[in-house]
Amino acid sequence: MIVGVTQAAGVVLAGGSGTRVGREINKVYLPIAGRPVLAWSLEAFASHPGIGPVVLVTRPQDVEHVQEVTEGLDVEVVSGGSTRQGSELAALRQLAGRINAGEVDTVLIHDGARPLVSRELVAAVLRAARQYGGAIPGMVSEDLALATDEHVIPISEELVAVQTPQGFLAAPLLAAYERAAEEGFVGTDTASCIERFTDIEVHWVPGEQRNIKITFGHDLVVAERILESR
Ligand SMILES: Nc1ccn([C@@H]2O[C@H](COP(=O)(O)OP(=O)(O)OP(=O)(O)O)[C@@H](O)[C@H]2O)c(=O)n1
Ligand SMILES: C[C@](O)(CO)[C@H](O)COP(=O)(O)O
Repeated sequence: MIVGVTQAAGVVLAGGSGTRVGREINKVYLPIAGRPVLAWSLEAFASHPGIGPVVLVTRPQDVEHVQEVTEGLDVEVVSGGSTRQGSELAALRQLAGRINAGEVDTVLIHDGARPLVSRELVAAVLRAARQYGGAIPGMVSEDLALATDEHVIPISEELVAVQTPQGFLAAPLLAAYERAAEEGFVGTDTASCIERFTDIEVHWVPGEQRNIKITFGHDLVVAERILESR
């Protein structure tokens, strides 16, 4: 922490169980191109010139893997919650003192399961979050539609497939997450709490095709191919 300077903080989420990949260990510790998925995601933030403190959210049972991926990095490690939002709140509470002191002005929250995020996308989300109060990456997709239980409803508006990192001004983000905890509100991603508990109009910035999330086993193969083609 550089005393007297306001910085952005990075939160990298690895507190899930990776069930859908169906492997014996948490998906974020599986190797791609010789390194754990999480090592790639962490590096994007720990080495980024625009990011100060980095908080990694993990599961207690992953302690041995955590030591491997954080070796040599200046990363704060906290235990996550039973939901993604609970894990995000744990990280925000780790940063609360610095947020309330004005030392951390913006927080970017990233899925540890997205190992291919670029430094440029981190910088773009950081800029937009500071300019608008909140920003998330989105991939424009003409082939998305609204779906009810039985019907597909074509739409004229463009939909975007959201990605991470999702960035927000830190003080309203922390307040929104504490309100959500008090009221028992659980959203689908970080923007959910912001939309419900603040008047921030979240902007979107162009996402990246390469910024895939490791969700199923085949995503590991895709990510490896992308890394090999760089
Ligand atoms: N309680 C949780 C749940 C998810 N995550 C993190 O949020 C990111 C995106 O979530 P997802 O891809 O759904 O991961 P998992 O919940 O681990 O996957 P699954 O649903 O297949 O178990 C992941 O990096 C995951 O580690 C987290 O930190 N805490
Ligand atoms: C937050 C997220 O990564 C935005 O794309 C995504 O919603 C979380 O992953 P999940 O597979 O939907 O749980």
